[in-house]
Amino acid sequence: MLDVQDLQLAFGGVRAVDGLTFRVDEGEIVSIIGPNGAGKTSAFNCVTGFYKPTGGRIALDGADITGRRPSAIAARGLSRTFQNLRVFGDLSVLDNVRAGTHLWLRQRTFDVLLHTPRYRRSEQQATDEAHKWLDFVGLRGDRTGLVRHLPYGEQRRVEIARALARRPALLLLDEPAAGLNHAEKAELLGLIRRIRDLGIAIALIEHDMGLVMEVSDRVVVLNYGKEIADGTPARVRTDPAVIEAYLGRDAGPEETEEVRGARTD
Ligand SMILES: Nc1ncnc2c1ncn2[C@@H]1O[C@H](COP(=O)(O)OP(=O)(O)OP(=O)(O)O)[C@@H](O)[C@H]1O
Repeated sequence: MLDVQDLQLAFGGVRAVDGLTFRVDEGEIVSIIGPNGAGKTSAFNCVTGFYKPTGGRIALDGADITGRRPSAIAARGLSRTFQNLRVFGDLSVLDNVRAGTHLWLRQRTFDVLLHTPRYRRSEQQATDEAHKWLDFVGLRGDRTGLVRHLPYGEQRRVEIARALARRPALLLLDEPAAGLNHAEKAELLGLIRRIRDLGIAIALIEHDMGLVMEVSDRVVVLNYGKEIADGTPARVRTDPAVIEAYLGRDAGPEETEEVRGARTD
């Protein structure tokens, strides 16, 4: 599904991503973890076309997408959410999700201008699809109100619904649990699994190790822009290089919240 080979990204002297290789296969949930500044978001930004890599190759479903524009990459089936929530605050909940459908909804200028029956049908299709995804993410309340009036956790769900409305084959979630309370995190865990059950592969950047260890098929660990481990949660959790990256040499695993959180299963 996603194949990243020897990815490089430099900001002046800083090698944010330094030879990163990883893949996400069909139907997989892969988490990308690492200490702050390890290069996770930079790698995501390269994959989604927000940054142009300085080296390496990114392929999506066999097609080379290295350095392509975000819209071109999205059209190939990759959808994302953002670390800092990006919703259209002044649009309604419903319109936020309808916006996602415009990636595949074909509307001709002629039909739009004249409000032809074909245009009205396509608008209805967008609305139906938006309701479907809002149901899917579990947002039951009023959908005509402005999205910025929703609690933060619900805005996050709107963002995921909008990403799903693009009908992606691969979904990239950048810290989806940030700012969520315990109950919301549990719901997010179920939601991520249900998305995967639809046949959508998922790559996830996340600091909440409880969630990562619970939901991931595979975990890729970055440090200083390089991959230092790639394996099942159980394997990665006990990998000495990972423990050292998080804790520094000689420190015990009990000393960080990340590792404590990892021991939920
Ligand atoms: N736009 C930028 N300009 C310059 N340096 C940057 C820029 N974005 C990121 N960096 C640097 O690149 C490195 C990787 O940052 P990045 O945000 O990708 O890490 P991260 O693993 O996502 O961190 P976090 O977990 O804190 O979000 C850091 O040293 C960071 O300071």
